[in-house]
Amino acid sequence: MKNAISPVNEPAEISCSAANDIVTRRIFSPSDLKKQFNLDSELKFQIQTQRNQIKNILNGNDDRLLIVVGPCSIHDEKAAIEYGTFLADFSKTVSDKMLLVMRAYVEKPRTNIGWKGFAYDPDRDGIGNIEQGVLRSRQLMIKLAKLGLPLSTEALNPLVITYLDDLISWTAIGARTSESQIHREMVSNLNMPVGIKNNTNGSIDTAVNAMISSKHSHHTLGIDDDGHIAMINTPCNPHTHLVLRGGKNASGVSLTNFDALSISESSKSLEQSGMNTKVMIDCSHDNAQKQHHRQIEIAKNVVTQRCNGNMNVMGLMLESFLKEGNQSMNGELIYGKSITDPCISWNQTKGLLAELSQQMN
Ligand SMILES: O=C[C@H](O)[C@H](O)COP(=O)(O)O
Ligand SMILES: C=C(OP(=O)(O)O)C(=O)O
Repeated sequence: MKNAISPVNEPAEISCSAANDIVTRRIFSPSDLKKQFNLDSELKFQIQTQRNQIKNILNGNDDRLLIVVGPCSIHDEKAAIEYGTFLADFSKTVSDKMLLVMRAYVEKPRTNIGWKGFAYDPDRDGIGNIEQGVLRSRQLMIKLAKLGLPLSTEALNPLVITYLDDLISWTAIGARTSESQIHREMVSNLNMPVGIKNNTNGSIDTAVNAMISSKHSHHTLGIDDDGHIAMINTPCNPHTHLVLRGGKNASGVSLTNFDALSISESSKSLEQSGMNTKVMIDCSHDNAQKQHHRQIEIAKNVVTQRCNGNMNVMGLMLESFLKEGNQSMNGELIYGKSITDPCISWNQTKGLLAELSQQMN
């Protein structure tokens, strides 16, 4: 029997024999790519400043709301730049109340199989040209960062992030990888704030354990900037926080965790573990049960909780693109529409953020 795969993400069939034909091919090292597409001192300063602003939100020295907003996945550079231009302009109008960080996600973790993102398959032709994928991801992220935007991504493959880390202000560890020791070691080595999601079953334990682990130094094996396998002593990362994204129970039913009780129980559990009690609410994923418009009511609900005094709510995540909804990646694509999870439109996003900012007055 065939596995049930979402029609939106139906991948091109790859037979095992075709996969076996794939050969190993060396590509450029992180330092080669970083030298070719380097950051000037102004951009480096901007990104350092943005990381510090997020750290200040996490430690309570900045009471703005951190909002990670943007497409579920990047698939089209032009649309990503158009979205980023709108977001960068709009962000100035709400900057006293919120810090907007653009989702520039080039890696997608899949439930079983599907398109794994721009870094893996930039032309969506199934060839898997990761060399072009990381190169074009870096070029795109430089353009987006030059708009003045802080950027975020999900760090999935520990090697991919080594080509992009200097461009990112906030990283996510997703629901499917928060239990992985390799990802915890990677977070311990990242010099930026990291949000760690509760797992797909809705439990926060794996994420809290990931925060504890990442706050420690680790000995691990990785690559150095020149791409050589190296022993690494990670410095430790104290700038992590929990992201509540809902989950599914044993029967596959979505459970939400953006309500006041779930948030206060999560903060209590974080406090008992000696971790930061501030949490971000992911208004999408299982909290929205794949109904993108639900993100709007969830965001309003969560900001109301914060306005009523719950300062443990420190941020929101929204999946948003130029156009509402999502589409199958097979066939001719509608410009500006997600090919992974459904998103709210830019107009809906702009309206929502303006309303939330008013609400926070
Ligand atoms: O954020 C995106 C998706 O929820 C995640 O990549 C899993 O997608 P899938 O269940 O369609 O594979
Ligand atoms: C894959 C994502 O989320 P999650 O890990 O919560 O499924 C995402 O935010 O793109």
